Amino acid sequence: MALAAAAAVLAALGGALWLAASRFVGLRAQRLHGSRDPSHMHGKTVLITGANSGLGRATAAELLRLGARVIMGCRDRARAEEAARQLRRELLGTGAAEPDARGVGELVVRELDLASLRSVRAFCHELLQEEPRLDVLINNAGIFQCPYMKTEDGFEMQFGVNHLGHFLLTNLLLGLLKSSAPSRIVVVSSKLYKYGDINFDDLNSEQSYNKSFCYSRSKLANILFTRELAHRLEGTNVTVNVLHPGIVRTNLGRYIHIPLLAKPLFNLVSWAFFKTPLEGAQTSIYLASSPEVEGVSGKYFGDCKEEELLPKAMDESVARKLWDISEVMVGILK
Ligand SMILES: NC(=O)C1=CN([C@@H]2O[C@H](COP(=O)(O)OP(=O)(O)OC[C@H]3O[C@@H](n4cnc5c(N)ncnc54)[C@H](OP(=O)(O)O)[C@@H]3O)[C@@H](O)[C@H]2O)C=CC1
Ligand SMILES: CC1=C(/C=C/C(C)=C/C=C/C(C)=C/C=O)C(C)(C)CCC1
Repeated sequence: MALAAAAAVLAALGGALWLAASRFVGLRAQRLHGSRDPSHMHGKTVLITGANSGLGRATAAELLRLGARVIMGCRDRARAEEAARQLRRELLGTGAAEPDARGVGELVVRELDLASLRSVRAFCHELLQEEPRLDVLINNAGIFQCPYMKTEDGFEMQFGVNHLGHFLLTNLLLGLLKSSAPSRIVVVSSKLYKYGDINFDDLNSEQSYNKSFCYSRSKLANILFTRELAHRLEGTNVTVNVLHPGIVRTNLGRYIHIPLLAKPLFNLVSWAFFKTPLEGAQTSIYLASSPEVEGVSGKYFGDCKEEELLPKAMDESVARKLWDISEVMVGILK
């Protein structure tokens, strides 16, 4: 028994070391899609939710490098300002807020708590007053397998933040996206959608709560939302696509409990096996900026390529019903 455990640990360590070594000698296939044209996104305004951490932060850095005006929609102003300072320092070598002569764009921090419909409405109200255009909306923020919690409005947290908060946000910004067309909406989902179902009888998980199921359900909702919205946006020149980023080393696993002694091993394994945030952000960056996907809408992507969906993610009647119920839940329709 002890021998088997030791062998398993050694195998994991060996695998991790092999992968780590392969990173250095470039054996691992990495297809980074950042445009070489440094002013490719110049003049474009991009809103990224959850841009202070992980994939959102890496996406912001790259679009900023390509010249975009990047609005970071974040729930914690202090964390967001700190991330913005670091990004400016990395890209400009200075903490200054203004764009510079090298064509790097501009970063703006705005408060947005997707667990509060009041906050989403206030954020949109301000944005619509102050921003003349919005070229790209990236629904990126997310929460993963938290204990049972409710949003300010009484929704189960993962469904509330990952789906409903973004649902209201997108709906309130559609007018501006349409008037800025051609424009794009990018939705960050997950392959784990496969393990979810839209159980309309208990969307608040009051009868039972399973944190993995609720995460998967929220990510399935992201895909159904994208497909229904793509239908509704036909002929507007606003596209919407959804993606899974792969498994990425970010703060998303904050609610996963790892015993203190096992942490170094998990860190090593995640360092060797998981994508870096920049690798994981490639499909978001691609969908937000590549001319290759101009006019493409309602599709699901991974590693910058279109992928097939399970039938449950393509069920049009479930997508329509989810849309109608979400409208009522967020108070767009009474
Ligand atoms: N990492 C991975 O392996 C995978 C990630 N994804 C998806 O990628 C997306 C980005 O996650 P990732 O970068 O990994 O994780 P991080 O935890 O690093 O980033 C998540 C971001 O979402 C923000 N956020 C959480 N709750 C709220 C809220 N109520 N209002 C506003 N912002 C909020 C966080 O803010 P704060 O820092 O203040 O907590 C943070 O900025 C998520 O949608 C996730 O589901 C999908 C598949 C795999
Ligand atoms: C980085 C890291 C962790 C893992 C985070 C994980 C595993 C996140 C996975 C998210 C997925 C797969 C989401 C899919 O939608 C640990 C183990 C907590 C601790 C060591 C550092």
